[in-house]
Amino acid sequence: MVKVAVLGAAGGIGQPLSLLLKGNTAVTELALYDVAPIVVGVAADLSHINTPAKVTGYKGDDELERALTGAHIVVIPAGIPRKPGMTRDDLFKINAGIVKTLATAAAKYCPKAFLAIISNPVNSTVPIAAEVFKAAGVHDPKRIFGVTTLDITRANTFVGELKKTDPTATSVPVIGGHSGVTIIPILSASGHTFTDAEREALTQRIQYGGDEVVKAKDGAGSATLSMAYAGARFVASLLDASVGKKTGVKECTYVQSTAVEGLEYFSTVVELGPDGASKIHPIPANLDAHEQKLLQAAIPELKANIQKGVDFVKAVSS
Ligand SMILES: NC(=O)C1=CN([C@@H]2O[C@H](COP(=O)(O)OP(=O)(O)OC[C@H]3O[C@@H](n4cnc5c(N)ncnc54)[C@H](O)[C@@H]3O)[C@@H](O)[C@H]2O)C=CC1
Ligand SMILES: O=C([O-])CC(=O)C(=O)O
Repeated sequence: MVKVAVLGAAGGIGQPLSLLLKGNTAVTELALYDVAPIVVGVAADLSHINTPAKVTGYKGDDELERALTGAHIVVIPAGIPRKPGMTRDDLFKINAGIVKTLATAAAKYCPKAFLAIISNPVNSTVPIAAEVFKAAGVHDPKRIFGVTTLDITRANTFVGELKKTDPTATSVPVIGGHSGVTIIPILSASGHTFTDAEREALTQRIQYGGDEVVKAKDGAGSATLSMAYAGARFVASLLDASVGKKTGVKECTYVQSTAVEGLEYFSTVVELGPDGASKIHPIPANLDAHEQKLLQAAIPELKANIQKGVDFVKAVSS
Protein backbone atom coordinates (compact mmCIF):
# COMPACT_ATOMS: atom_id res chain seq x y z
CA MET A 1 0.00 0.00 0.00
CA VAL A 2 1.34 3.42 -0.93
CA LYS A 3 -0.71 6.05 0.84
CA VAL A 4 -0.17 9.74 0.18
CA ALA A 5 -1.94 12.23 2.46
CA VAL A 6 -2.50 15.82 1.35
CA LEU A 7 -3.18 18.23 4.24
CA GLY A 8 -4.89 21.36 2.95
CA ALA A 9 -6.30 19.41 0.00
CA ALA A 10 -9.30 21.69 -0.61
CA GLY A 11 -7.15 24.76 -1.29
CA GLY A 12 -5.80 26.50 -4.34
CA ILE A 13 -2.74 24.22 -4.40
CA GLY A 14 -4.35 21.25 -2.69
CA GLN A 15 -6.98 20.57 -5.38
CA PRO A 16 -4.80 20.56 -8.51
CA LEU A 17 -2.00 18.83 -6.59
CA SER A 18 -4.42 16.08 -5.57
CA LEU A 19 -5.55 15.78 -9.19
CA LEU A 20 -1.97 15.30 -10.35
CA LEU A 21 -1.27 12.80 -7.55
CA LYS A 22 -4.39 10.86 -8.54
CA GLY A 23 -2.71 10.50 -11.93
CA ASN A 24 0.43 8.99 -10.38
CA THR A 25 -0.02 5.23 -10.70
CA ALA A 26 2.44 4.50 -7.89
CA VAL A 27 -0.11 5.88 -5.41
CA THR A 28 -2.65 3.33 -4.19
CA GLU A 29 -4.41 5.51 -1.63
CA LEU A 30 -4.86 9.27 -1.66
CA ALA A 31 -6.10 10.72 1.63
CA LEU A 32 -7.36 14.28 1.28
CA TYR A 33 -7.63 16.29 4.49
CA ASP A 34 -8.75 19.86 5.12
CA VAL A 35 -10.60 21.89 7.71
CA ALA A 36 -12.88 23.04 4.87
CA PRO A 37 -15.75 20.51 4.46
CA ILE A 38 -15.65 20.71 0.66
CA VAL A 39 -12.67 18.36 0.84
CA VAL A 40 -15.14 15.47 0.98
CA GLY A 41 -16.58 16.61 -2.35
CA VAL A 42 -13.12 17.06 -3.85
CA ALA A 43 -12.34 13.45 -2.90
CA ALA A 44 -15.65 12.21 -4.39
CA ASP A 45 -14.90 14.11 -7.61
CA LEU A 46 -11.35 12.73 -7.97
CA SER A 47 -12.49 9.22 -7.07
CA HIS A 48 -14.18 8.92 -10.50
CA ILE A 49 -10.83 9.04 -12.33
CA ASN A 50 -9.80 5.57 -13.47
CA THR A 51 -6.35 5.35 -11.92
CA PRO A 52 -5.36 2.97 -9.09
CA ALA A 53 -5.44 5.39 -6.14
CA LYS A 54 -8.44 5.01 -3.86
CA VAL A 55 -9.40 8.55 -2.84
CA THR A 56 -10.84 9.37 0.57
CA GLY A 57 -11.79 12.73 2.09
CA TYR A 58 -11.34 13.74 5.72
CA LYS A 59 -12.62 16.96 7.24
CA GLY A 60 -11.69 18.59 10.54
CA ASP A 61 -9.54 17.62 13.52
CA ASP A 62 -11.54 14.53 14.41
CA GLU A 63 -10.68 12.90 11.08
CA LEU A 64 -6.99 13.83 10.97
CA GLU A 65 -5.86 10.58 12.62
CA ARG A 66 -7.56 8.47 9.95
CA ALA A 67 -6.17 10.66 7.18
CA LEU A 68 -2.61 10.18 8.43
CA THR A 69 -2.51 6.58 9.67
CA GLY A 70 -0.44 4.44 7.32
CA ALA A 71 0.74 7.38 5.18
CA HIS A 72 3.98 6.91 3.25
CA ILE A 73 4.15 10.58 2.25
CA VAL A 74 2.41 13.56 3.85
CA VAL A 75 2.26 16.65 1.66
CA ILE A 76 1.36 19.89 3.46
CA PRO A 77 0.00 22.83 1.45
CA ALA A 78 -2.26 23.99 4.35
CA GLY A 79 -2.16 27.64 5.28
CA ILE A 80 -2.88 31.12 4.04
CA PRO A 81 -1.28 32.53 0.88
CA ARG A 82 0.17 36.02 0.34
CA LYS A 83 -1.60 39.13 -0.86
CA PRO A 84 0.23 41.95 -2.65
CA GLY A 85 2.58 43.82 -0.32
CA MET A 86 3.18 40.83 1.98
CA THR A 87 6.39 38.87 2.41
CA ARG A 88 6.32 35.14 3.00
CA ASP A 89 7.46 35.86 6.56
CA ASP A 90 4.23 37.82 7.07
CA LEU A 91 2.43 34.44 6.82
CA PHE A 92 4.32 33.07 9.82
CA LYS A 93 1.77 34.33 12.37
CA ILE A 94 -0.95 32.05 11.04
CA ASN A 95 0.89 29.29 9.17
CA ALA A 96 3.40 28.47 11.94
CA GLY A 97 0.56 27.28 14.16
CA ILE A 98 -1.10 25.33 11.34
CA VAL A 99 2.13 23.50 10.45
CA LYS A 100 2.88 22.82 14.11
CA THR A 101 -0.57 21.28 14.61
CA LEU A 102 -0.31 19.13 11.50
CA ALA A 103 3.28 18.05 12.23
CA THR A 104 2.26 17.11 15.77
CA ALA A 105 -0.42 14.82 14.35
CA ALA A 106 1.97 13.36 11.77
CA ALA A 107 4.56 12.65 14.48
CA LYS A 108 1.89 10.75 16.38
CA TYR A 109 0.04 8.89 13.64
CA CYS A 110 2.65 8.34 10.90
CA PRO A 111 6.10 9.06 12.43
CA LYS A 112 7.94 7.28 9.61
CA ALA A 113 6.25 9.13 6.76
CA PHE A 114 8.13 11.50 4.49
CA LEU A 115 6.95 15.07 5.09
CA ALA A 116 6.89 17.42 2.10
CA ILE A 117 6.16 20.92 3.37
CA ILE A 118 4.79 23.51 0.96
CA SER A 119 3.23 25.93 3.49
CA ASN A 120 5.07 29.24 3.72
CA PRO A 121 7.33 30.53 5.00
CA VAL A 122 9.15 27.28 4.09
CA ASN A 123 12.41 28.62 5.58
CA SER A 124 10.69 28.53 8.99
CA THR A 125 7.98 25.86 8.63
CA VAL A 126 10.53 23.09 7.99
CA PRO A 127 12.39 23.86 11.26
CA ILE A 128 8.98 23.97 13.00
CA ALA A 129 8.10 20.47 11.79
CA ALA A 130 11.57 19.19 12.71
CA GLU A 131 11.33 20.61 16.25
CA VAL A 132 7.92 19.00 16.68
CA PHE A 133 9.32 15.62 15.58
CA LYS A 134 12.32 16.08 17.92
CA ALA A 135 10.01 16.84 20.86
CA ALA A 136 8.02 13.69 20.05
CA GLY A 137 11.23 11.63 19.91
CA VAL A 138 10.64 10.51 16.31
CA HIS A 139 12.83 12.93 14.36
CA ASP A 140 14.60 11.59 11.27
CA PRO A 141 16.11 14.52 9.32
CA LYS A 142 16.21 12.41 6.17
CA ARG A 143 12.42 12.42 6.05
CA ILE A 144 11.51 16.09 6.34
CA PHE A 145 11.63 18.19 3.17
CA GLY A 146 10.80 21.77 2.30
CA VAL A 147 9.40 21.84 -1.23
CA THR A 148 11.38 24.40 -3.26
CA THR A 149 10.78 22.70 -6.61
CA LEU A 150 8.82 25.67 -7.95
CA ASP A 151 12.01 27.75 -7.86
CA ILE A 152 13.65 25.16 -10.12
CA THR A 153 10.70 24.97 -12.54
CA ARG A 154 10.74 28.78 -12.75
CA ALA A 155 14.49 28.91 -13.32
CA ASN A 156 14.24 26.26 -16.05
CA THR A 157 11.34 28.11 -17.70
CA PHE A 158 12.98 31.55 -17.67
CA VAL A 159 16.36 30.26 -18.88
CA GLY A 160 14.67 28.16 -21.58
CA GLU A 161 12.71 31.21 -22.75
CA LEU A 162 15.80 33.41 -22.89
CA LYS A 163 18.05 30.87 -24.60
CA LYS A 164 15.26 29.47 -26.79
CA THR A 165 15.94 25.94 -25.61
CA ASP A 166 13.58 23.18 -24.55
CA PRO A 167 12.61 24.09 -20.96
CA THR A 168 12.04 20.41 -20.13
CA ALA A 169 15.68 19.75 -20.95
CA THR A 170 16.94 22.77 -19.01
CA SER A 171 18.30 22.16 -15.54
CA VAL A 172 19.19 25.02 -13.21
CA PRO A 173 19.94 24.15 -9.60
CA VAL A 174 18.45 26.63 -7.13
CA ILE A 175 19.88 26.45 -3.65
CA GLY A 176 19.39 28.23 -0.31
CA GLY A 177 15.85 28.80 0.90
CA HIS A 178 12.46 29.79 -0.48
CA SER A 179 12.01 33.55 -0.17
CA GLY A 180 13.48 36.55 -1.97
CA VAL A 181 17.22 36.84 -1.40
CA THR A 182 17.45 33.35 0.11
CA ILE A 183 16.63 31.88 -3.34
CA ILE A 184 20.00 31.37 -5.05
CA PRO A 185 19.87 30.28 -8.71
CA ILE A 186 23.11 28.68 -9.86
CA LEU A 187 23.01 29.88 -13.44
CA SER A 188 26.67 28.96 -13.89
CA ALA A 189 25.63 25.30 -13.68
CA SER A 190 22.94 25.60 -16.39
CA GLY A 191 25.25 24.92 -19.31
CA HIS A 192 24.53 28.38 -20.77
CA THR A 193 26.49 31.61 -20.69
CA PHE A 194 24.92 34.92 -19.79
CA THR A 195 25.78 38.59 -20.06
CA ASP A 196 25.92 40.49 -16.76
CA ALA A 197 22.58 42.10 -17.57
CA GLU A 198 20.96 38.74 -18.38
CA ARG A 199 22.31 37.23 -15.17
CA GLU A 200 20.99 40.12 -13.06
CA ALA A 201 17.55 40.06 -14.68
CA LEU A 202 17.20 36.26 -14.48
CA THR A 203 18.28 36.16 -10.85
CA GLN A 204 15.81 38.88 -9.92
CA ARG A 205 12.98 37.14 -11.78
CA ILE A 206 13.68 33.73 -10.21
CA GLN A 207 13.99 35.23 -6.71
CA TYR A 208 10.77 37.19 -7.07
CA GLY A 209 8.79 34.87 -9.37
CA GLY A 210 6.30 34.31 -6.56
CA ASP A 211 5.65 38.06 -6.34
CA GLU A 212 4.94 38.16 -10.08
CA VAL A 213 2.02 35.76 -9.56
CA VAL A 214 0.83 37.43 -6.34
CA LYS A 215 0.68 40.73 -8.19
CA ALA A 216 -1.10 39.28 -11.23
CA LYS A 217 -3.70 37.54 -9.03
CA ASP A 218 -4.25 40.94 -7.37
CA GLY A 219 -5.34 39.89 -3.90
CA ALA A 220 -6.79 36.49 -4.82
CA GLY A 221 -3.77 34.44 -3.74
CA SER A 222 -0.42 33.23 -4.98
CA ALA A 223 0.90 30.52 -7.29
CA THR A 224 -1.31 27.45 -7.12
CA LEU A 225 -1.23 25.62 -10.46
CA SER A 226 2.53 25.86 -11.06
CA MET A 227 3.01 24.91 -7.40
CA ALA A 228 0.76 21.89 -7.83
CA TYR A 229 2.87 20.83 -10.83
CA ALA A 230 6.09 21.34 -8.86
CA GLY A 231 4.70 19.56 -5.78
CA ALA A 232 3.56 16.60 -7.87
CA ARG A 233 7.03 16.41 -9.44
CA PHE A 234 8.64 16.36 -5.99
CA VAL A 235 6.28 13.66 -4.70
CA ALA A 236 6.86 11.64 -7.90
CA SER A 237 10.61 11.79 -7.26
CA LEU A 238 10.12 10.66 -3.66
CA LEU A 239 7.96 7.77 -4.90
CA ASP A 240 10.43 6.85 -7.66
CA ALA A 241 13.22 6.60 -5.10
CA SER A 242 11.34 4.98 -2.22
CA VAL A 243 8.75 2.76 -3.92
CA GLY A 244 10.13 2.38 -7.45
CA LYS A 245 13.66 1.83 -6.01
CA LYS A 246 15.07 3.97 -8.83
CA THR A 247 18.62 5.12 -8.28
CA GLY A 248 20.03 8.53 -9.10
CA VAL A 249 16.83 10.43 -8.25
CA LYS A 250 17.79 13.99 -7.33
CA GLU A 251 15.90 17.13 -6.37
CA CYS A 252 16.89 20.45 -4.88
CA THR A 253 15.07 20.56 -1.54
CA TYR A 254 15.33 22.40 1.78
CA VAL A 255 16.51 19.95 4.44
CA GLN A 256 18.62 19.69 7.56
CA SER A 257 22.08 20.16 6.14
CA THR A 258 25.71 20.93 6.87
CA ALA A 259 26.23 22.62 3.48
CA VAL A 260 26.70 26.06 5.05
CA GLU A 261 28.35 26.46 8.42
CA GLY A 262 26.00 28.03 10.94
CA LEU A 263 22.81 27.20 9.01
CA GLU A 264 20.94 24.12 10.19
CA TYR A 265 18.73 24.00 7.08
CA PHE A 266 19.64 24.68 3.48
CA SER A 267 18.58 23.54 0.04
CA THR A 268 21.08 21.93 -2.32
CA VAL A 269 20.83 18.97 -4.68
CA VAL A 270 19.69 16.01 -2.59
CA GLU A 271 19.81 12.38 -3.69
CA LEU A 272 16.67 10.52 -2.72
CA GLY A 273 16.65 6.88 -1.69
CA PRO A 274 14.39 4.34 0.03
CA ASP A 275 14.79 6.11 3.38
CA GLY A 276 14.56 9.70 2.13
CA ALA A 277 17.51 12.04 1.72
CA SER A 278 20.36 9.61 1.10
CA LYS A 279 23.02 12.13 0.13
CA ILE A 280 23.02 15.88 0.51
CA HIS A 281 25.30 17.50 -2.03
CA PRO A 282 27.48 20.41 -0.97
CA ILE A 283 27.19 23.84 -2.55
CA PRO A 284 28.51 23.62 -6.13
CA ALA A 285 32.27 24.12 -6.03
CA ASN A 286 32.64 26.70 -8.77
CA LEU A 287 30.23 29.46 -7.80
CA ASP A 288 31.00 32.62 -9.78
CA ALA A 289 31.49 35.96 -8.04
CA HIS A 290 27.82 36.92 -8.54
CA GLU A 291 26.64 33.67 -6.93
CA GLN A 292 29.09 34.07 -4.05
CA LYS A 293 27.52 37.44 -3.36
CA LEU A 294 24.02 35.97 -3.49
CA LEU A 295 25.05 33.30 -1.00
CA GLN A 296 26.46 35.85 1.43
CA ALA A 297 23.25 37.92 1.17
CA ALA A 298 21.09 34.85 1.86
CA ILE A 299 22.84 33.64 5.01
CA PRO A 300 21.67 36.22 7.61
CA GLU A 301 18.05 36.07 6.47
CA LEU A 302 17.99 32.26 6.43
CA LYS A 303 19.56 32.17 9.87
CA ALA A 304 16.87 34.46 11.27
CA ASN A 305 14.06 32.52 9.54
CA ILE A 306 15.34 29.21 10.94
CA GLN A 307 15.71 30.59 14.46
CA LYS A 308 12.20 32.04 14.32
CA GLY A 309 10.79 28.57 13.56
CA VAL A 310 12.82 26.86 16.28
CA ASP A 311 11.91 29.52 18.85
CA PHE A 312 8.21 29.25 17.97
CA VAL A 313 8.04 25.58 18.90
CA LYS A 314 10.14 26.06 22.04
CA ALA A 315 7.99 29.01 23.19
CA VAL A 316 4.71 27.19 22.62
CA SER A 317 5.86 24.04 24.40
CA SER A 318 7.49 25.77 27.41
N1 LIG B 1 6.61 26.16 -1.28
C1 LIG B 1 6.21 26.88 -2.31
O1 LIG B 1 6.94 27.00 -3.30
C2 LIG B 1 4.86 27.53 -2.31
C3 LIG B 1 4.14 27.63 -1.16
N2 LIG B 1 2.90 28.21 -1.17
C4 LIG B 1 2.19 28.27 0.12
O2 LIG B 1 1.22 27.22 0.18
C5 LIG B 1 0.19 27.57 1.13
C6 LIG B 1 -1.19 27.29 0.56
O3 LIG B 1 -1.47 28.12 -0.53
P1 LIG B 1 -2.89 28.04 -1.30
O4 LIG B 1 -3.25 26.64 -1.57
O5 LIG B 1 -2.83 29.01 -2.40
O6 LIG B 1 -3.87 28.60 -0.15
P2 LIG B 1 -5.45 28.37 -0.02
O7 LIG B 1 -5.94 29.33 0.99
O8 LIG B 1 -6.09 28.36 -1.35
O9 LIG B 1 -5.55 26.90 0.56
C7 LIG B 1 -5.11 26.54 1.83
C8 LIG B 1 -5.96 25.42 2.35
O10 LIG B 1 -5.45 25.07 3.64
C9 LIG B 1 -6.58 24.75 4.44
N3 LIG B 1 -6.24 24.82 5.85
C10 LIG B 1 -6.09 25.90 6.65
N4 LIG B 1 -5.79 25.49 7.90
C11 LIG B 1 -5.72 24.15 7.88
C12 LIG B 1 -5.46 23.16 8.86
N5 LIG B 1 -5.19 23.47 10.12
N6 LIG B 1 -5.49 21.88 8.46
C13 LIG B 1 -5.77 21.55 7.18
N7 LIG B 1 -6.03 22.43 6.22
C14 LIG B 1 -6.01 23.71 6.57
C15 LIG B 1 -7.64 25.77 4.01
O11 LIG B 1 -8.95 25.36 4.42
C16 LIG B 1 -7.44 25.76 2.52
O12 LIG B 1 -8.25 24.78 1.89
C17 LIG B 1 0.45 29.04 1.46
O13 LIG B 1 1.10 29.13 2.70
C18 LIG B 1 1.37 29.51 0.34
O14 LIG B 1 2.16 30.60 0.71
C19 LIG B 1 2.35 28.68 -2.32
C20 LIG B 1 3.03 28.58 -3.50
C21 LIG B 1 4.36 28.05 -3.58
O1 LIG C 1 5.03 33.78 -3.54
C1 LIG C 1 4.32 33.16 -2.72
O2 LIG C 1 3.87 33.65 -1.68
C2 LIG C 1 4.04 31.72 -3.00
C3 LIG C 1 5.32 31.04 -3.26
O3 LIG C 1 6.01 30.64 -2.34
C4 LIG C 1 5.82 31.04 -4.63
O4 LIG C 1 5.06 31.27 -5.58
O5 LIG C 1 7.02 30.78 -4.79
